[in-house]
Amino acid sequence: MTPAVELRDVSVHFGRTVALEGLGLSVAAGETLALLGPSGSGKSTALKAIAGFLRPTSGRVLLGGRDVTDLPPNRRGLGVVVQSYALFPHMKVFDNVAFGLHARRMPRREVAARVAEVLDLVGMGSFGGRYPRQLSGGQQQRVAIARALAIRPPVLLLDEPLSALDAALREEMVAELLRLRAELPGTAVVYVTHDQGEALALADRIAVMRDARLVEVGATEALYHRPAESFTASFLGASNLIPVEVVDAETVRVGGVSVKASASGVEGPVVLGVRPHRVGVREYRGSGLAARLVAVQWRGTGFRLELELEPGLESGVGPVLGVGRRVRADVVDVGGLAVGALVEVSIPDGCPLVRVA
Ligand SMILES: Nc1ncnc2c1ncn2[C@@H]1O[C@H](COP(=O)(O)OP(=O)(O)OP(=O)(O)O)[C@@H](O)[C@H]1O
Repeated sequence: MTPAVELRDVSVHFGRTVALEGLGLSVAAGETLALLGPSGSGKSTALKAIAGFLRPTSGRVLLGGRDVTDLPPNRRGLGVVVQSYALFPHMKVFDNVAFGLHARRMPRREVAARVAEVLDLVGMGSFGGRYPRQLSGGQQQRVAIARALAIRPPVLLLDEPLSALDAALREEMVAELLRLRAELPGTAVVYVTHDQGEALALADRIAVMRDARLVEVGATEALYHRPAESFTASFLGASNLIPVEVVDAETVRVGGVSVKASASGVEGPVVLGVRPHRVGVREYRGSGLAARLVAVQWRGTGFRLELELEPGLESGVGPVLGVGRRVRADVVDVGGLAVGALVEVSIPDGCPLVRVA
């Protein structure tokens, strides 16, 4: 099937700044793709290239199979929602939502029906007569989404739509967006975020970005459980990246202790990606993987332990950010262990081997 959105080898340069380099991606109708990455990784630039707010230095943008690289935003027929709600402050909610419909010369009666429909869709049906300033941040963002949806766009672009909201409201809005998603089965959604929780909850597929490039793209669960790249493992799920000696396709040794790893088939130097909650810690009893307890942090639901594996770890990889002897463990109970104690660390079988990059 023709993808709803396709980026072909898109690069965006601002003078000497490379904001996006050689991005190739496609999004199917009905699919939610999250662009996930740290600040400055090029996510918004990619979204702006799709929306037409900027023209790629090279590469092409296609919507529904049509090359739109040279079309202005208003001729691409997309729904766009950005970080700050950007509603027109002097217009009531109704008029804000109706704006794009009037611009398309839709008859008044149809406009009224359409505005009512999309305001209902975002749970704001009774707010048409208010001004934006009379709404909470979450409500304003709902109106912004309704405005984007009013033209029934085949593609909805959302750029950090929840970042201006507080944590509790963000969570509520994620649930809201999931409900909305189910109401729009044919719409392709591109969701820019630096929040892995939002990406995991909302996306069918996640594209991980770093330094203007695509690191890896995959189905959400697969990417979470079996990332191929160390950057994905640490960004999506905060994995420890532990140096290992590879014995065979499924066995590695960590400081002399054998562990079964999930075979990834990745080539080149690899490390073991281990989530903090999967690391076991107990008092050292003379064998196993030894580590020193460096710090203990209480986090309400449990404890975050900072550990340093004892020297003697074999590592085939040079100094790489995030790879090393420091290991974080999330445990429910510290079991009387104090900072400075020598402990035994256990790593469960089945953690992924990831490529170091
Ligand atoms: N108009 C511009 N002129 C010059 N440099 C720009 C411009 N827009 C973006 N950049 C640069 O391009 C890079 C990518 O920016 P972009 O906004 O796409 O990142 P991002 O991943 O969306 O980050 P954030 O999460 O902070 O919004 C950054 O280094 C940024 O400084």
